[in-house]
Amino acid sequence: MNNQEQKHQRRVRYKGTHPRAFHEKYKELQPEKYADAVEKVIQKGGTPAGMHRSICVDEIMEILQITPGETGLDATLGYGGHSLEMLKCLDSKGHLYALDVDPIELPRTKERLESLGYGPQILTIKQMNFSSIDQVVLESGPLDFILADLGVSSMQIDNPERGFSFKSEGPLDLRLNPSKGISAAERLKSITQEELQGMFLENADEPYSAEISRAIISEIKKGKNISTTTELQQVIKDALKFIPEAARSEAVKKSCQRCFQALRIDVNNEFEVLYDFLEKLPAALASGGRVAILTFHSGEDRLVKKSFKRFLSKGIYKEIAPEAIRPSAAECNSNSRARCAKLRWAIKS
Ligand SMILES: C[S@@+](CC[C@H](N)C(=O)[O-])C[C@H]1O[C@@H](n2cnc3c(N)ncnc32)[C@H](O)[C@@H]1O
Repeated sequence: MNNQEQKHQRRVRYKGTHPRAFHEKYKELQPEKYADAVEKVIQKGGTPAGMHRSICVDEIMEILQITPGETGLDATLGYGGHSLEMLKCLDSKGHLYALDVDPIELPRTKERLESLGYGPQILTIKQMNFSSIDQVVLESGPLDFILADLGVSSMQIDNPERGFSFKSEGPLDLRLNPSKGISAAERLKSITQEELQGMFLENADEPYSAEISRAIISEIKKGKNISTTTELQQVIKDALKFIPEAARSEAVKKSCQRCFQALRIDVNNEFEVLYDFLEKLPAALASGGRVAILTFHSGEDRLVKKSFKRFLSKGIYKEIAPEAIRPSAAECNSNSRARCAKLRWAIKS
């Protein structure tokens, strides 16, 4: 027996038959290998894990009227579904810039688009906040078309490690860029009850903002940790115990959705960056340039509507959407995440 053979061989740890982590759990996370599993999830009206189904694609392409040779911006790259449609319209002529703040999903999308043949000759991807659109224009020149599809992608929501959903256990983070700013758990430790109540009301119209904020601050004062998604969900559940049992579970679910949304808006400064973006849009657009913005809650839609109207009245935009466009009933049926979407557009004079 030689030395090599005598060495003790460590046994490979038994992993069990059941996948444990999110990335091991879903066949859809390897779409190339399991195309049939992906198709099955879509057929059932769901979104395959690790993917994002782009919303209002036809409506957006109709508004943007992209022609070969133009220069445009996808301000919220995500999974790259809208970008891909834009690149097809460019037909290898012109240029698309695409931004996202997410350092985790961005490289994956970049690689996917590159593997489809969309490299730096036609597509420039930057990890950047769209509130800095003026910096992009310094490089790109005036833009013929711009899209912003606000909020979060399905990949972000579905990944428990990001903490966007109370449906699975994970750290209460909620940052689009986890290396910037503070997590939602940290935010809760330093906020007053009045401020938290205001946040729930302003960012998500939460009807039980007083009860929930009181319960959260009381737990924190007692030295209890609210550092995971399910810990926050439990506090909300306890705060709403006064609701009659028949209606309670639905009410808790809705309040959880709203409170998580409110916290996400807060830790990512979503209203502030959207306001900056809207203010900088006219200077970023070429004359006759088109912009489309897809929003997912009333606070965002109000900001977009007000900004478009204001610049229309000043003659800076020559035309804006008379009212918000909603996804078709067919799209809402096949993709539940489309249900609260509203689309608005404007054309620069
Ligand atoms: C709804 S998803 C976009 C999906 C994309 N349109 C598609 O078809 O795959 C929104 C994306 O915008 C990004 N995002 C949100 N706020 C941003 C901001 N202020 N600047 C840049 N990216 C942002 C999020 O990280 C997320 O990836």
